[in-house]
Amino acid sequence: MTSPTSPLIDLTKVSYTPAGVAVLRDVSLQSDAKRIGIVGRNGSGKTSFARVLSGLVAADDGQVRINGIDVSRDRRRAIGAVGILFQNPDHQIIFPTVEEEIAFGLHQMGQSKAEAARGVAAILGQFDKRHWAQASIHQLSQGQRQLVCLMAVLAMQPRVLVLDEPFAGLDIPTRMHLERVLAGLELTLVHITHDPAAVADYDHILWLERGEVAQQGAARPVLRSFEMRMRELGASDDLSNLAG
Ligand SMILES: Nc1ncnc2c1ncn2[C@@H]1O[C@H](COP(=O)(O)OP(=O)(O)OP(=O)(O)O)[C@@H](O)[C@H]1O
Repeated sequence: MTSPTSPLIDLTKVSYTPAGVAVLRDVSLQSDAKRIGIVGRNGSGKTSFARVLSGLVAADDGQVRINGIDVSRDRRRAIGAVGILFQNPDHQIIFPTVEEEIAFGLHQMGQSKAEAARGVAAILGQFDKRHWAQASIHQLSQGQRQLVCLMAVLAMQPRVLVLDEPFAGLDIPTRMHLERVLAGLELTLVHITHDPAAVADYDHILWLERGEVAQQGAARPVLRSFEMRMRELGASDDLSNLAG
């Protein structure tokens, strides 16, 4: 649990340096906001930030706690604290059928077979998809597979859901459907995107630039600065400005 003084999301001076490459440097985010947007251009470190925040990889320096849990060290409790939805559902899906895929995370949390089966039935029912239980995942469309991933994550009832550009590659109606589902959720969303419009009405924005925090705070000023900078870079012909 969080102490009265520590926020739900508590990242302090995080650095991530895989193979000696400084991908994230001194990044901090302490927040109880319900809707957090992470913006940055290609190669600025957004996906790495998502992976560190979810505990999928460990920071080399600093601390990452969600709801008081050290998410890279305490994996069993971490998967109940934070879930992640990737851009490509095929990077997430392991099992051939929908019910096996959803049950997997619940087993990882230590649930018995019967408990996990109840959890699978509950989440399928919530999304009116009971008839998908035995469906073969590879026969579903990309949007449907993304919905399976979302159900699998939500079945674990995390406090925080990290979205790493989950709408890229989806058509407009499918994206709007998933956006409506996400908008109705009680949990905290951390939405990673390079599209400022997607997070314009969010409570807190963190702008990453070359692995560092360029600016963070209320949406309007941060997104205004971000868009101005992106336009400046877009108007320049200097390819040395390209990230990476
Ligand atoms: N394991 C790794 N080893 C070495 N370099 C890495 C590693 N992971 C990420 N990087 C580098 O860190 C930088 C940031 O990558 P990351 O995927 O986090 O950026 P991003 O903002 O999500 O980019 P995009 O918007 O293009 O998906 C890139 O230059 C990438 O090559």
